[in-house]
Amino acid sequence: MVVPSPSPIRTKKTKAVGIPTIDLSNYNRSKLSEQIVEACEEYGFFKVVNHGIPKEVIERMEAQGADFFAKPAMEKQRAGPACPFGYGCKNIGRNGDMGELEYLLLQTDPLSVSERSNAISNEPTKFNCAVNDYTEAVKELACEILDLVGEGLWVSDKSVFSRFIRDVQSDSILRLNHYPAVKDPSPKQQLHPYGNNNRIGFGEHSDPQILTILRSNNVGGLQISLHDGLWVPVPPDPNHFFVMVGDALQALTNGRLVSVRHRALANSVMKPRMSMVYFGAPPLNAWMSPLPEMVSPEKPSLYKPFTWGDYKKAAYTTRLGDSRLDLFKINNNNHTCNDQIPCPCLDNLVQ
Ligand SMILES: C=C1C[C@]23C[C@@]1(O)CC[C@H]2[C@@]12CC[C@H](O)[C@@](C)(C(=O)O1)[C@H]2[C@@H]3C(=O)O
Ligand SMILES: O=C(O)CCC(=O)C(=O)O
Ligand SMILES: [Fe+2]
Repeated sequence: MVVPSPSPIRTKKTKAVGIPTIDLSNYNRSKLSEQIVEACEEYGFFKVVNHGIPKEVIERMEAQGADFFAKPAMEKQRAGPACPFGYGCKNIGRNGDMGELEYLLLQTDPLSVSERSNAISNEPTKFNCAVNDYTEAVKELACEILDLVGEGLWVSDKSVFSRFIRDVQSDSILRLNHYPAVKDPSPKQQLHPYGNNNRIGFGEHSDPQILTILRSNNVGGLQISLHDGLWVPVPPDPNHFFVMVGDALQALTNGRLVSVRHRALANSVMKPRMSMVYFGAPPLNAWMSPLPEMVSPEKPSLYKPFTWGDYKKAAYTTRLGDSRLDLFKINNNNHTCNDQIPCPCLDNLVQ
């Protein structure tokens, strides 16, 4: 298989050529770690091929998601509202963001999954099993990638990143997004399914966690934003995974790796888009301060020390498109992690 080099997106003259692609079966580990770091530094985004996750594990998860979203609205509401976990429709978060989607948000620890399964599925054991197997597999993939990041950055403790999400107290979550197909497309929409008509499914944002592992069906919609503000459509690829650097990894690496701004359009006419997104997160009490190796007199710390709990609390009081990391920048007077806008749901989020 021909895999493009890790930096094929070219933006001069607005031409998208390709997405950085990492072949995990590459036996040259130091080359692999270099390529991953390069993609994370430049885009905070890449595609992974030869990831090793069995097709059957992906298909069972996808089938459970499809079964759930095919249910009548009343039944789906039994799994909601998503405050913060459960079923949500059109509302994203609690600060007024909306999108053309419905979704299921789940904590990934097996106890929470099993407690929720009855409200989600008529076959709770099957659902439970599918979610546990899928999250275990994508967690391992995320850890392997994070270990390669550690190697590529030459940090002394190569497992420093993966340890956060392997922790039993890890706050990782799984999100299933379902973007219904456009019912009565205008002629313009029919002409430009990926063009000017931007029906927003999931608005522009960066993911707050450490690392995101995203897989979708073969319906497009995901776009990433490049430094020059250009939106680059990511062609869907159900056999492979997309990886995104989250804000927490940007902070831990003192801004060397960048969290990617992205969004999902919901312009598909024929078929709904479904994405399954794992967000690898640390425990709430883990400090996200830049690693000592990432700080030097020439590169002083960009961020005030904060725990994942502080960051999460701040994230849930911001709008989807806000740049949350800015709140924690040194010399930024807007630092707000101890005086949040009161929200009745916050106590459920951060114990
Ligand atoms: C508007 C919001 C939704 C979100 C929490 C937030 O206040 C800001 C971050 C959003 C986000 C984006 C990535 C994930 O999909 C998510 C679950 C997360 O951790 O941060 C969502 C939050 C959400 O939908 O609750
Ligand atoms: O559905 C997608 O492709 C993007 C979803 C996303 O960005 C998210 O769930 O945070
Ligand atoms: Fe996202």
